[in-house]
Amino acid sequence: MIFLVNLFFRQIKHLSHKMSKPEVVMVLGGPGSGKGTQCSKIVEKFGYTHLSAGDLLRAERNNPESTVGQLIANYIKDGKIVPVEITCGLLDKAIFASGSDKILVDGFPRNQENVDGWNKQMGDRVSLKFVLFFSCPEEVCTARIMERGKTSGRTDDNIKSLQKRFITYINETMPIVRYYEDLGKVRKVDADRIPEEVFCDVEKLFS
Ligand SMILES: Nc1ncnc2c1ncn2[C@@H]1O[C@H](COP(=O)(O)OP(=O)(O)OP(=O)(O)O)[C@@H](O)[C@H]1O
Ligand SMILES: Nc1ccn([C@@H]2O[C@H](COP(=O)(O)O)[C@@H](O)[C@H]2O)c(=O)n1
Ligand SMILES: [Mg+2]
Repeated sequence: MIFLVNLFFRQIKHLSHKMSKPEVVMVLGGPGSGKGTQCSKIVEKFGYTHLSAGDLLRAERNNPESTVGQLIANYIKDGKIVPVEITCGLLDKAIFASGSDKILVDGFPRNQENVDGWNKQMGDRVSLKFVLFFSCPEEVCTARIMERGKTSGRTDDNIKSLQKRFITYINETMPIVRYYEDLGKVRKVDADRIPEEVFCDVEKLFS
């Protein structure tokens, strides 16, 4: 009898674990603030799955079968925010294909349309843990991106696209950071330090 009761509760625990929503940490910050770099460290230390909206868009752009490849290419080069149906669709697919219950969503949401689209499509299906925000001066970010541009091959790692990306960041993304701040969801980290020092603060938020 005791064995059966134990088995019953173990099955319930197993099922509720399977049915629980993936926990999402959104990662925001200016171009070159170190989102990708810190996400890799979080993956290594805390076993999260890292999904970068920019990476997913670049992969879709590079897919010759894609019907939105050219549109994405134009938006990226101009530092503009791709329509949310595309980005949220890619994230939705990647989150649930990963089978992971701990997800880093890097570089999303970047504007109000992203927030609205996400809340509509994903709001009930994932749980938002917090928004990790990397604060870094524009001059520092610019120097990092110009250095990365020597080898990255990214079509937007050049001074012309970068200036446009910063305008988008200030005008469209910063209001989103403030929106999550008002909800008490933002965890701000000073990213103008060497990566190891930045991670010292980051890991405290996950421990
Ligand atoms: N704390 C740091 N100090 C110095 N260089 C850094 C630091 N963090 C990252 N970098 C370097 O700066 C560049 C940009 O970093 P990373 O790709 O992580 O930024 P990002 O925020 O993801 O940028 P983007 O928004 O363009 O994708 C990389 O070349 C990376 O090696
Ligand atoms: N939510 C998003 C995220 C990114 N983009 C586009 O991709 C570019 C590169 O993003 P990174 O995070 O890799 O720097 C970005 O400048 C946008 O053009 C987007 O549209 N929506
Ligand atoms: Mg990145």
